[in-house]
Amino acid sequence: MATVIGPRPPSDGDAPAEDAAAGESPLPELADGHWMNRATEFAHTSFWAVARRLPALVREAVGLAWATSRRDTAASIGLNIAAGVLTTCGLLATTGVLRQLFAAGPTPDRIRAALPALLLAAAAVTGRGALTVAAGWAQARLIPQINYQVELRLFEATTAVELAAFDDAGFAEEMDRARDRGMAEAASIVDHTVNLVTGVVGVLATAAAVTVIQPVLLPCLLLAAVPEAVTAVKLARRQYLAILAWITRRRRMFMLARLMADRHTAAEIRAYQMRDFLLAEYHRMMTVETQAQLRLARSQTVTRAMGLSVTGVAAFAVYAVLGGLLLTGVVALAAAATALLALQSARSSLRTAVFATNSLYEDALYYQDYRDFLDRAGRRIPTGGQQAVDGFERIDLDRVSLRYPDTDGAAVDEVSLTIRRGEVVALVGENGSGKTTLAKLIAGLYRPTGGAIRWDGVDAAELDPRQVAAQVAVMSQDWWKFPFTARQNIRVGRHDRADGPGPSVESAAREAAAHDMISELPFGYDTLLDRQFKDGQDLSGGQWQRLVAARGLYRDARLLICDEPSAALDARAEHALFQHLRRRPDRAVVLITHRLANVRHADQIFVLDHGRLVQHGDHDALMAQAGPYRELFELQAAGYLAGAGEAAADR
Ligand SMILES: Nc1ncnc2c1ncn2[C@@H]1O[C@H](COP(=O)(O)OP(=O)(O)OP(=O)(O)O)[C@@H](O)[C@H]1O
Repeated sequence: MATVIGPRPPSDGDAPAEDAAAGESPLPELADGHWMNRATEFAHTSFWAVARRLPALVREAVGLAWATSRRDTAASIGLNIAAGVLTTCGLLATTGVLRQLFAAGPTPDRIRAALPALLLAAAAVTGRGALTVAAGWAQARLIPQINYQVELRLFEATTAVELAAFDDAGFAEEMDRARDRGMAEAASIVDHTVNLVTGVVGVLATAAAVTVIQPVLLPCLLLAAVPEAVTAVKLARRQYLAILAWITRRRRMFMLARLMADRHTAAEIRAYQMRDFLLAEYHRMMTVETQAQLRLARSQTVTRAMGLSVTGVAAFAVYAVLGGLLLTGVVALAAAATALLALQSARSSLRTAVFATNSLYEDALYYQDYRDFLDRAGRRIPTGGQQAVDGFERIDLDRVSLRYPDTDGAAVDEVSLTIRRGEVVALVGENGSGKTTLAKLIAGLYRPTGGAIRWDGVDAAELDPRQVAAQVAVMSQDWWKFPFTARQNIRVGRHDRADGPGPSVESAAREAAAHDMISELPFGYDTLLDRQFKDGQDLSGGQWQRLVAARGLYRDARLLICDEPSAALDARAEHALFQHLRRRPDRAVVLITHRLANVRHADQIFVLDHGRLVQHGDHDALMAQAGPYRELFELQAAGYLAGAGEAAADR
């Protein structure tokens, strides 16, 4: 018997399955995500509403394709239309062939008489095939070009918007929607539009041929087409709903899979023995989703069966009408036979057109998300001033405040201070007191919601934001492990610097005590720091922090902001780093740290509490007065002294 590893899954009678049977998802995590809004909207839109919007959608898609490649757009549409013309010619030639074959007389004579039309039909079919292949090629060429343009526009926008935009929940949500689906649908709407054109041209081509052969047959074509179209719409909806359910399940599955099969979570899951919990979560979710899938499969089958019956009845009616027309002599045998061929062709073209219409409408909704996001992002690209800036003598903060969106209080509340060139300035305070926020304001990453920041008397809002950014280096508290080589990780600090003034990669690494550690990596500075790639390596937290410090020093900026630059460093590395964060006449350093021993020598220390500046002075001045600084300093010092005392006692 196979061994069952792991916990017993909850029995089928457990709550989730019962709730699932009730038809409502009992699991909040399976509720539709924000990005499903469009999908739900589509599911409840009538086909006629979709058809009404079709011209605008086609215009949009053709405009997008045209802007990307005129040649390929013209080719995909033009060649399809030409193929349609050949379809008509082919059908007409086929009637000619059949007419000759069904005529009276000896068989060799009939075949000889049918030969010209036969050659014409063969040429039409061959030509049509060639045109369709060429149109497909042009269509396939359009897709990657559109994807590239659309992705480029998105990433140009996401990297240009102001940092504050990312704190805005609405913005982040729109960005996710635009990136997750909207972006991908741009190429789809062009694809579906070309398919729609192909389908419509096919239907029109057969309708034209039937009209020429015998106009009476046209209503027959319609009779066969309508039920086919209605069924195709219904089936497309069912298929769409099935995909919706699948997406929901995959979304949650993806999250769980990330937890259960990822190297970053593996240690924590084992340490907390979370395995049983996670597997039970998986079971709970899958029970609900499987029930939903089964319900959908049933309704899909019912729709398909009903659709096939209606289509069968319609086909039977068409054959009956055709038979009647033949018997009464209204339609010749050759025309009736061609009409049957035309019906087959019209059906498949119609199916293509209906499916393309459905898909085009749905995808256009998502594409609209992408367009909306680009508009929104465009409004959040910092305009800033034009004034040039190259270094500073002093930076003044005048009653500067910042309130994050959707929060009650100000994170920084009317702070006034001055930073002078050549100084080392420290920001001190308890967790959440506003130090990082204030540092980001000084760095120009956020614009104050109140007060003003002046560089040598000029309001920062009037300065060219790119030039301001070029003066600043930020060693951030929450740095990212960039998946580049060690060298690139340092060089991105100022990637566009030629071999001009400023430290080399290696000297920056030495200053940050990172050189030896990098040299010991398998490929030294050229070691890729991402384990997900071949020969990639990972570093310890402290080693990464040394690299981050090297990047900041490599940037060689006039204003260096260090937010907890040594939190993960060992004592030796910390000591080495602070040797290089000392006073230098050509720059100012803003230092944030909870290790107050490191701020003792700062020229100015600013103490924050709940976003407000509560104390200001140098170490000696602040130690001379009762207040949070002395309190925090003495707390830390007491810890060290107690340790030293105990150690002495032990000796
Ligand atoms: N992006 C954000 N959106 C909303 N609120 C934020 C955001 N970032 C910080 N806050 C809030 O602003 C306040 C100040 O946070 P900040 O990170 O500036 O504090 P800090 O003094 O640097 O804290 P720590 O010592 O823990 O690093 C906190 O209440 C925090 O919750």
